[in-house]
Order: sequence, then C-alpha cells, then structure tokens
Amino acid sequence: MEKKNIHVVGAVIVNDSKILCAQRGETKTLSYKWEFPGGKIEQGETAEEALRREIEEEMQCKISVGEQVDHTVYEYDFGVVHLTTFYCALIEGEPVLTEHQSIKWLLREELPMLDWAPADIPAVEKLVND
Ligand SMILES: Nc1nc2c([nH]c(=O)n2[C@H]2C[C@H](O)[C@@H](COP(=O)(O)OP(=O)(O)OP(=O)(O)O)O2)c(=O)[nH]1
Repeated sequence: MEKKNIHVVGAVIVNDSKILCAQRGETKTLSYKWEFPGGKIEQGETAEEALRREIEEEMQCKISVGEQVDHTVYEYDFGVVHLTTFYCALIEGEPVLTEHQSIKWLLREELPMLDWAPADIPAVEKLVND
C-alpha cells in the first residue's frame, strides 16, 4: 500500500528576534515533539490561506505570511508529510496556548535544544544558519 501524502504548512512566527515553537500534546501523533504551529492544507486552499486559518484556530491570533523558509518531505509510519514553512509576523493579538502542550519563544540559535518533529529538522537548520 502506498502511504498517504499529507500536505502541511508551518508558521515560523518571528517577534522581537524570537521564533514561536509549539510542543505537540500527549494524545497526538508525534507526541511531545516540537513543531511550527500550522496544519494540513484543505481542499481549495492556498498554503498561505491554510496557514492563516490554522493560526487563527489554534493560536487565536492573526498573522501575515511572508517568504517560504523551507520545503521538506518526510516519510513517517502514518504517511508522507510534505511540510512547507513560511516566515510569518503577528498582525493582531498574541499566540495563546490552546491545543498544544506548551509554547516557547526562542532565539534562532536556541532552536536545536528542542526535540523537533523529524520533518522540521531541515527547516530548523536553515533558520539557525541564516
Ligand atoms: N503543524 C505542523 N505539523 C507538523 C510539523 N511537522 C510535522 O511533521 N508535522 C506533522 C504532524 C501531523 O502529522 C501533520 C500535521 O497535521 P495536523 O497539525 O492537522 O496534526 P494533528 O495532530 O491535529 O492531526 P493528526 O496527525 O493527529 O491527525 O504534520 C510542523 O512543523 N507543524
């Protein structure tokens, strides 16, 4: 059986030189791994639209979506995640902890301290070296 392709967008929200990192909950796939907030692109949405929707839903704030950071494809046991990350900025409100286990604002050089979802590691490396 072919694995399902899952198209996911992640927001690299930069504020005051720090980047928002979010930890997945215990009951989720990839439990306790860190990720960039976001989620699956729905039918008929652009990547940017999906990202703005997901951040409003899960972080209760509004963002603008800028340049792409990275695009990675990672094969997990549950499917193949195609992850595209974008630089984002807050335009209204502040991120609120809702679905995640925890959230943290870190400087670029601090990002490697966290236990990232494997699909995110190339993006994290790019951010550290940029
Ligand atoms: N939002 C987000 N998801 C990521 C990242 N890296 C990564 O491997 N993923 C995976 C986790 C999920 O399998 C999928 C995103 O789907 P989702 O955000 O709707 O995840 P979910 O836990 O609510 O849904 P599910 O997989 O439990 O059904 O992509 C990332 O940086 N951000």
